[in-house]
Amino acid sequence: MDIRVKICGLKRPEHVEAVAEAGAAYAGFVFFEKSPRNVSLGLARELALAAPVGLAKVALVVNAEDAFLDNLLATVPLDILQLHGKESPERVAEIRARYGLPVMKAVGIAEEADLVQLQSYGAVADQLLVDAKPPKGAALPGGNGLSFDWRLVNRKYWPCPWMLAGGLTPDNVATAVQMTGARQVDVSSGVESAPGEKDIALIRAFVAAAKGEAKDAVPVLR
Ligand SMILES: O=C(O)c1ccccc1NCC(=O)[C@H](O)[C@H](O)COP(=O)(O)O
Repeated sequence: MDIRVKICGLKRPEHVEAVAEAGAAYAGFVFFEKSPRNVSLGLARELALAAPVGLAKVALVVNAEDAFLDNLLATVPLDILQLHGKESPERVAEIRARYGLPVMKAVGIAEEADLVQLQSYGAVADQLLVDAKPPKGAALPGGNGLSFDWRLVNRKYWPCPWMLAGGLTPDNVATAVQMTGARQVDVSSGVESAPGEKDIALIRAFVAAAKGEAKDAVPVLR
């Protein structure tokens, strides 16, 4: 089975190219000022224009208002909006209708009780990003390199396609796919040499491991 990979937090054209060459399906750009991965609208435009056809360009925003989104979408050619804040299901639906782009809603998971949100967001979003819940007081609402107990989402079904995220690395992604049945995975910290600094060798290793193409890959049982 082909696993679709998203590499998030790209800041350099050569990294966008490496993501496409490695066989990833999505490239993510972060618009959150406190993040070491934050990009300006101008840089994001350059990165998006450098992306080859077929690589979906995802904008990650946090509780963004219409004025920011209007400007973003007027400047950067994008394919998907990833909502990574406390947007309500109503706000998700509103953004989807206003901009006519597919919307992926991130939901933080730490325990079984958190799963219920996936039903309500799954009814209004095009995709769900099933991510680790950030620890209390964390500076970032995501991209913290922390995973959650993958057994919580083992073979679960929601009303729309979903992507597994949170603390994935080239070393653990094959196990995560096997344990959860995820068909899509997302990574940021796990392919960095330092916060916000992507590493091309790690990007290649991650995509190969996710797709079960790594040299020492363990066969995935389905
Ligand atoms: O990456 C950031 O800096 C960030 C800032 C604000 C909200 C979300 C952010 N990142 C989310 C992601 O990059 C991914 O979608 C996902 O959470 C995986 O992150 P990681 O655990 O670092 O692989």
